[in-house]
Amino acid sequence: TGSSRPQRILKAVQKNATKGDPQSVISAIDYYCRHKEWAMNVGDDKGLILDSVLTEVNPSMALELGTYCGYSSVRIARLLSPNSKLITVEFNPAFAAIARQIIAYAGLQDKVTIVEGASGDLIPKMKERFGLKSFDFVFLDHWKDRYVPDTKLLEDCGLLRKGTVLLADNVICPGAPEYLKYVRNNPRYESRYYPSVLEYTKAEDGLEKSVFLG
Ligand SMILES: CNc1ncnc2c1ncn2[C@@H]1O[C@H](/C=C/CNC(=O)c2cc(-c3ccc(F)cc3)cc(O)c2O)[C@H](F)[C@H]1O
Ligand SMILES: [Mg+2]
Repeated sequence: TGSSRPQRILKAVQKNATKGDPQSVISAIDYYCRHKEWAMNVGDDKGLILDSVLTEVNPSMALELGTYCGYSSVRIARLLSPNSKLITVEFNPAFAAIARQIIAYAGLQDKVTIVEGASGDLIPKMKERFGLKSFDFVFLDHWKDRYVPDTKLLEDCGLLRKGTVLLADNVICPGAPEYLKYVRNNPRYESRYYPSVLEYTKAEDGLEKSVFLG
């Protein structure tokens, strides 16, 4: 049987990027997915917005829902301060295995913990498992119809604090209409839309940044 798309992305990283150089890993994936075969990474256009929001927040504890190949894990982890950590959740073991190798190739394995499993099962166990009080930053990029239930679960599990920043990918394409309704009509969130394009295309997409007000 042939290789999978994530396996081909890993091969492109090993061929074209420099070990221990996160930017070269990001550029290798962006080049491959723009010129060879499309993949659902947040990509370079929206990635610049992710970078700027992340730099502004400078989180000690970051959470990502939906690792896929680890592209946004590398984008996030490369900008974290020393001793800051990213926990990324992925329930497909094949994807998690590829992501682990891409994150290690970038030299970021000490800053990123990949947790295999479903967000709905793992979120309630985060406090006890990682001894953390709350997250400073959450990147939502998993199944779009799970953004609302998982945001409510993070609230209910006391994993959000006054000022926690949620950043959601794909709020236009494929779209997360229920999520936009939830955060935009909710007095507990201050939301702002960042217009951009769907990764590696000219189609409209964007990121929604929502600050939890406590
Ligand atoms: C539900 N709980 C989960 N827990 C742990 N891992 C999970 C969970 N749910 C999914 N995963 C994991 O998170 C990933 C899922 C990402 C889904 N992303 C997309 O569908 C997505 C789609 C497009 C897209 C746009 C236009 C078009 F024509 C075709 C596609 C663009 C994007 O940027 C996306 O992010 C992974 F695959 C899955 O195992
Ligand atoms: Mg996405």
